[in-house]
Amino acid sequence: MPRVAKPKAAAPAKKAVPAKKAKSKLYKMPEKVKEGTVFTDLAKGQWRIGPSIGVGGFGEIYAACKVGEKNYDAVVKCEPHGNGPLFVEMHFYLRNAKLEDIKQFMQKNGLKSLGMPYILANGSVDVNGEKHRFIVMPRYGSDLTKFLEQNGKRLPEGTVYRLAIQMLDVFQYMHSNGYVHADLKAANILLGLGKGGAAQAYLVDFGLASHFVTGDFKPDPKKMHNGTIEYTSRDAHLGVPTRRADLEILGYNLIEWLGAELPWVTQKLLDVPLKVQKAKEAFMDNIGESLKSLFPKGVPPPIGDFMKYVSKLTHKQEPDYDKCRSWFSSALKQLKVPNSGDLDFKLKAQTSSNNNLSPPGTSKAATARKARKIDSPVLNSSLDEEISASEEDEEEDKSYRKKTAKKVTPSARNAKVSPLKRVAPAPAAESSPPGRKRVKTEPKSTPKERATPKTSPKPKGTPKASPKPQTPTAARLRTPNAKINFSPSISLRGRPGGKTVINDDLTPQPRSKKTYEFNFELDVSMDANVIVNVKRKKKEEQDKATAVDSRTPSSRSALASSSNEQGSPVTRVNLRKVNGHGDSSTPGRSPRTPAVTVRKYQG
Ligand SMILES: Nc1ncnc2c1ncn2[C@@H]1O[C@H](COP(=O)(O)OP(=O)(O)OP(=O)(O)O)[C@@H](O)[C@H]1O
Repeated sequence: MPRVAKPKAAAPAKKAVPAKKAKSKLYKMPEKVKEGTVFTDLAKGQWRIGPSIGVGGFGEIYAACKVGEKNYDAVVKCEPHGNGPLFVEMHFYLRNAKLEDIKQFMQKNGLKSLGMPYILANGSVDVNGEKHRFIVMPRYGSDLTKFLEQNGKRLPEGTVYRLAIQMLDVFQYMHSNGYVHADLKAANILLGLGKGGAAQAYLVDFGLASHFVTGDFKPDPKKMHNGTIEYTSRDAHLGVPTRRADLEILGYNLIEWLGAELPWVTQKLLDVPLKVQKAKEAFMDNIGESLKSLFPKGVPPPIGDFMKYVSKLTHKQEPDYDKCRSWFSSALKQLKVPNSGDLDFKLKAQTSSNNNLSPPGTSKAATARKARKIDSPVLNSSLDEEISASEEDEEEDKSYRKKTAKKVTPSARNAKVSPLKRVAPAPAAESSPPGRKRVKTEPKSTPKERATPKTSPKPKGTPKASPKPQTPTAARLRTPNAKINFSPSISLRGRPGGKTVINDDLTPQPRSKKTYEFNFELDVSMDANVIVNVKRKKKEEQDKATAVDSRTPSSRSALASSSNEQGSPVTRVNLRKVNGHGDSSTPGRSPRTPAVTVRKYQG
């Protein structure tokens, strides 16, 4: 499981330590529970706590056994009372995962098993004086990350298709109850235990489960980018829970399990959700070509069919689960892999045209090359190479990340990316939320179907190679002296419109005639006033830092005049509201996350 953000080790502690704030002011990690402790649930059932068997981004999971019984065949998931995810998860279970309902669904759909967990009990308990919430669930086996790690980040093709079918079953169940999962990934898929258990995979972690939308597609800044960044769907990037989003998330996972690397992983974009979002838009807009790039020896047919189908679904459309499953079961027949018996995680010789076994086209470099081809041009701004975070800003960033850092998948861990990964949900709207978490980016336009910011032009036809190194601006930015220090909590992206011109002619010292032009747009991923620090790195005594508070127009004019008075190079800062079309004139948008154009020019 992803545990980069966790402040405590997964191993069970011998002694209890006081609850620390997790990487968030809003979520705490739980107190350690001593082995042998007995929890009493709301129905007065008693559960003896065994060893810790897992730590997630929010809570800890212990093996548990019903008092009076011998087997630790249950687990207790425990989190401080104020934490949202377990609250959401518990309510999801209580409403939608009754054993009786699950059985009924299986019967109706002719299923022998279904990878849908259920809740055995729940309650509240004081641990070291801190009130905790706990749920009790059946205990399952290993999660898929173990097998991916063993197999060099891939799974046997037949197993991938079997898992796809099983996860589609679970989605169908959840969707039929009005909910989406929104966070499928290897770490949240556990094998069953016991005899025959390994034939079925279970989808766990309903901390992000929410009602899917049935009305208009309205981006919700409070939920934008929720999920695990590698797999977050385009809809989830916009904060809109949809059924097609679950399928898209599944698709990204299937691609990875088949041994290909997702372009936004290859390009190391994971720290900047907006870039990942754009990469996904570009990827899905031209899914045929995108997949060919990832699978140069031939796109596995069910993956091609499935992803194309997903790319065409509308946001309200109920997926045709049967159709999707049929693609995977046909492929299984072709591979002569029975869709029954234990799931097989041993890689064997290549059985179909996909790239499962170390194909040349999926080497890291090759994948990177291919990924660049399908990349949206705006993603490749060479600004990334020139920008660094100042120390003070890093401090700011740390506190921001404390609020946002949640889940990181193993691949993200390996890539040593920031813990800004899964973003937790605010608890379900219909229940009173114990600990809300808000993560914000600029509000997008309200799209009919799906919003794509104008700054990310959709590729038409075959995507072209990125213009990154070729643009004059980009080339100038490569000059080592050209550097902007800014808080990495604010993402920066190339944008054809707004630009910053730093005219070096203003410097009162002998200077070069170089001109640096920066094109960027600030994407502020938080609900806050924005301070833009424009710092010119020159000789020490001439260093000037200018702070601009974006709250009011008056502060903007104050800035311009104060800059002039001090005789420093004039810095003009234009703030404007952004809508999804990059049009500043449209009224009615929130002013909280403005795009900022900073222009330095000869006064
Ligand atoms: N029912 C279960 N049986 C056995 N192990 C489990 C069970 N549920 C969870 N685990 C283990 O605990 C780990 C964390 O679980 P889970 O994902 O539910 O916690 P979390 O706090 O929501 O984590 P995160 O949100 O960071 O993914 C899992 O990866 C798995 O190893």
